[in-house]
Amino acid sequence: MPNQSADALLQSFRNKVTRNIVWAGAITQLLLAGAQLWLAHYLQAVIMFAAAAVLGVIAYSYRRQRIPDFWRVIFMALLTAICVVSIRNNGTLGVYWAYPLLVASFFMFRDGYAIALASAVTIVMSMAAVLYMPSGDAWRIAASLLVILVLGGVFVVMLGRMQKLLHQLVVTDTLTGLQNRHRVNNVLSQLIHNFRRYHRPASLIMLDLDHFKLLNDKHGHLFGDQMLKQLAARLKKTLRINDQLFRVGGEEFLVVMPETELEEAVKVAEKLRLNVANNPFDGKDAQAHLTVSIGVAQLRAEQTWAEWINTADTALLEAKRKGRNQVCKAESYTPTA
Ligand SMILES: Nc1nc2c(ncn2[C@@H]2O[C@H](COP(=O)(O)OP(=O)(O)OP(=O)(O)O)[C@@H](O)[C@H]2O)c(=O)[nH]1
Repeated sequence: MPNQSADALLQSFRNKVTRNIVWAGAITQLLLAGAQLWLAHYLQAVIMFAAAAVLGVIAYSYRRQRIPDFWRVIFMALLTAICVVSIRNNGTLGVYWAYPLLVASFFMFRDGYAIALASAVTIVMSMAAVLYMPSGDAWRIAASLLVILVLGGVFVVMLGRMQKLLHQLVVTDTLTGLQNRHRVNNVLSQLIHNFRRYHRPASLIMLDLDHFKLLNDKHGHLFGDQMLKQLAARLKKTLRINDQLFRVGGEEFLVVMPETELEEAVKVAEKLRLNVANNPFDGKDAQAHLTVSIGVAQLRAEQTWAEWINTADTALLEAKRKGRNQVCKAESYTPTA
């Protein structure tokens, strides 16, 4: 199983991009403060050094974490204020900073929040242009900022949709349409949290088709695929709505059962086993009689999600070892949460 889920990887990528933008903001302010010092604009130099220091502290304090919303808003507000002062003092030269600032706002937040923040930046900058610049320049600047806002907004919406689609592809098994192993650790970690905090039990069923290689060899890989699809549909139909079904390997499936004690999970496992063994599967040119071996394990207090899965896996191996087409439960369960 992968150590980090798709969700966690995506979130950590986003956090990294945001932190790097804050670092970039701090370095830019530092360079500009140096330039103001060179030009003997001492007040502006001091303000910019202070801004660089604040941004540097934010980026450094959260170097391995997500920068909280509050500090991200402060970051944008600080740079917007500096930009307005720059437009007031330098006119057109100050406007150049409005454009990267507008683009940065699309990276600092997600979806609707990013568009709202970028709209606020556009309005403030346009107002500064109207107040401090000749009207011929002001409306051109406001219009060009608006164009960037619209393009950026379209980009953010498209990116959001693509991310959702990609995420869906990453966590879905294309053959059966079930969730694949990428979301398993998230789901199990949540159940472990519920168990430790609220003493809510949970169990796992690990299920593996018996002698599937022989079936593939006899009828071909496509026939095997058909069997896997039918098995997935059948398992799904038999389970409760709260149970989650994953395809975690070639012919291996995992059922996650919240609010379920070991004995109850064993009964469900037995029901699944009988359903498979007693009802032949219809392939394109032939019927197949399949069986499954199953391991069942209830979550124990001290276990991590990987250890919990290993316990179910060990019970499954026991079922295989004892001759297949049977359910084995992980023994020595002691509810000590
Ligand atoms: N058709 C098909 N076969 C697959 C897929 N993924 C894995 N397999 C096959 O599943 C078979 C698994 O073989 P083994 O691990 O030896 O297991 P088995 O034959 O079921 O034997 P036991 O598990 O010991 O009962 C291999 O032949 C794989 O090629 C798939 O997506 N489609």
